[in-house]
Amino acid sequence: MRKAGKIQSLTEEERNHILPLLRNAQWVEAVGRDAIYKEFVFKDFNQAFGFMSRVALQAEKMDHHPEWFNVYNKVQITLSTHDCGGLSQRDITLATFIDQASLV
Ligand SMILES: C[C@H](O)[C@H](O)[C@H]1CNC2=NC(N)=NC(=O)C2=N1
Repeated sequence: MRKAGKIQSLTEEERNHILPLLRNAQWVEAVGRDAIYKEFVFKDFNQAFGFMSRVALQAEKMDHHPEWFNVYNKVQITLSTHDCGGLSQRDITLATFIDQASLV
């Protein structure tokens, strides 16, 4: 079930603070939409899918789901909040988790 309350897009001030930090972590702003994107490369499919499993469990917990594409050892991820049509704090929280999960 969806949690109550409207999800807010990140403010200009929040973006100015957080986007440089995300860029340092190799996230880029998507072209033509308010979203962030990062590509992860693992040793093999097993490593990639283990990572995806960790992210999937967290996404379900948060009720916030990535757009992603996997071929063998590569996982491409786009994060955006459909409920507000752009970036929200949830994307930042999930991006932070994803970076941690990629290092396990
Ligand atoms: C009904 C359900 O809770 C919503 O559609 C959730 C599910 N997962 C979601 N994931 C993302 N990325 N954005 C959303 O707005 C979103 N909304």
